[in-house]
Amino acid sequence: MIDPKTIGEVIYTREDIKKRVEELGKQISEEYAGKEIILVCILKGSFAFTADLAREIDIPCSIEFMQVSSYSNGTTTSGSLKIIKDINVPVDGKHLLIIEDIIDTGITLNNLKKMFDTRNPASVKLCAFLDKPSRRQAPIEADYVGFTVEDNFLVGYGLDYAQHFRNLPYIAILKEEYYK
Ligand SMILES: O=P(O)(O)OC[C@H]1O[C@H](OP(=O)(O)OP(=O)(O)O)[C@H](O)[C@@H]1O
Ligand code: HPA
Ligand SMILES: [Mg+2]
Repeated sequence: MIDPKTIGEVIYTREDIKKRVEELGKQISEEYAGKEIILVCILKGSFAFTADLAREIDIPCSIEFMQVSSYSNGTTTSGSLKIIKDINVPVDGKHLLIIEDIIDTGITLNNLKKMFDTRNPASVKLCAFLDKPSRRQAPIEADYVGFTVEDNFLVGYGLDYAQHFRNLPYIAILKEEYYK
């Protein structure tokens, strides 16, 4: 059992998250008006954000799930992307919106974007609830971002530390003394 005292400051409350997800859903619905999109949920981290965002989007959409992993166990990226589960629909000619909980080094989204570009979609855009630009190693930016955050390891709202804390309804800083 991980000690709940590992959780530090809450940076976004349940209410902050709800308001921002509503805004993003409205913006996406307006910008894709008249089109149909495929939301690609990148598991596991984006399960909560995708579920909330999808319900704020009021244009026709389908939802596909893909599972990848770059962080094996803790707080540092392995640098390469492991595809654990691919989507199983053709995407040629489709508008794709890839949904992530966070862009940190950018390695995950950069690799995903390159991979989807080879499948001939009509378009590929990226939506990340959190963006940590100070840590970027790969040249990638999201088209839609919920919040830009400082360089702290965050947990909650899908984000984990060693698979824990994804269920927290808020986003908090993991105290450094527990993983450094
Ligand atoms: O920008 P990056 O440095 O690549 O980091 C971001 C990625 O890392 C986390 O996933 P992780 O690989 O830990 O798997 P998970 O979603 O199952 O937690 C997070 O959900 C993003 O997918
Ligand atoms: O800050 C983070 N928290 C959880 N998972 C992550 N994966 C990349 N950055 C993070
Ligand atoms: Mg992830």
